[in-house]
Amino acid sequence: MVDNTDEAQEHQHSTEWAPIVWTHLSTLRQRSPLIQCITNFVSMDLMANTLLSVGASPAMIHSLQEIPEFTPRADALCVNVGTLTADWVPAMKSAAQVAAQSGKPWVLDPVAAGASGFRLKACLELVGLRPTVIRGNGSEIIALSKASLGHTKGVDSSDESTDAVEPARSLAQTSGSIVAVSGAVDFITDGQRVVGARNGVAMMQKITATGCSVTALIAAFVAIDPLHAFEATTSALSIFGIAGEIGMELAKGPASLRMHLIDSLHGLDQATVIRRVNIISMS
Ligand SMILES: Nc1ncnc2c1ncn2[C@@H]1O[C@H](COP(=O)(O)OP(=O)(O)O)[C@@H](O)[C@H]1O
Ligand SMILES: Cc1ncsc1CCOP(=O)(O)O
Ligand SMILES: [Mg+2]
Repeated sequence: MVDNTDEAQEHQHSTEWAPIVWTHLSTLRQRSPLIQCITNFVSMDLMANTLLSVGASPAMIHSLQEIPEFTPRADALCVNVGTLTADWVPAMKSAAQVAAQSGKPWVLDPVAAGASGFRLKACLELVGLRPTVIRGNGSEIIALSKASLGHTKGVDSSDESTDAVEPARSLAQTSGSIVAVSGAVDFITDGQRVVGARNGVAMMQKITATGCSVTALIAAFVAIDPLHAFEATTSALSIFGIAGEIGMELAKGPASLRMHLIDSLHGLDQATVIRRVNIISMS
């Protein structure tokens, strides 16, 4: 007899996704892609360590003068506007253009997109340069999708990720990018399909730059499978969430979770990944 309960269907989705997620992680470890990160001052350390622990090679290189030589050598680019000033915007745009011309994927993190007109305008201009993936929290994706300044708590979200699913789908359709919304459930959409990655723990929000770091992780996953950016993005979010779950089993609070999260990312094995992947199809 066929079991058509919601639970059985969810189990089936996760069973289908688990080998995809593991293949992405193991390929990344083999290839060790070079990821150029133009990112905010708060996130540089955790982002670089996240990339190293998963097997990628980070380079926080952001000067306009180096982009023509360096960006074509990177396997992917991560652009994050967290501590934006006007003098950083030309380097971000130039790197995005050079990456695209070199056939390399690039990923945008629109930190606090709705916090000011200056920031929103810069983010919308970057969206116009066709990122491969945009990853933000609920409030950031809603601000970008509606191109409007909203109620804001700065870099933290005041919206649930579930409230940003339709704005994410709409943003994916207008931008041509894969859009990912992080939160209690991470949603990933290409404008048609929507999946929910349900790994992770709430304490991850209490460590600054976990959002920035998972965006860089997405860049690393997309670097090794640029033709399947939807699957690569979903895999990255699931892996980061699984590392958070395992880290939380050992942590006493945010500071020790930060350490155990990185250790867990480094130590993830196939059996653990296959057992823990929790991804459902929403569309
Ligand atoms: N309530 C939650 N439960 C589980 N995981 C969460 C929760 N909130 C955030 N996360 C995870 O924390 C990481 C950072 O997400 P988030 O806090 O939304 O980003 P940002 O720092 O950009 O606001 C993501 O991997 C996300 O899945
Ligand atoms: C606190 C802060 N302020 C400007 S950027 C930044 C880091 C935000 O990191 P995340 O969005 O990953 O929590
Ligand atoms: Mg955060």
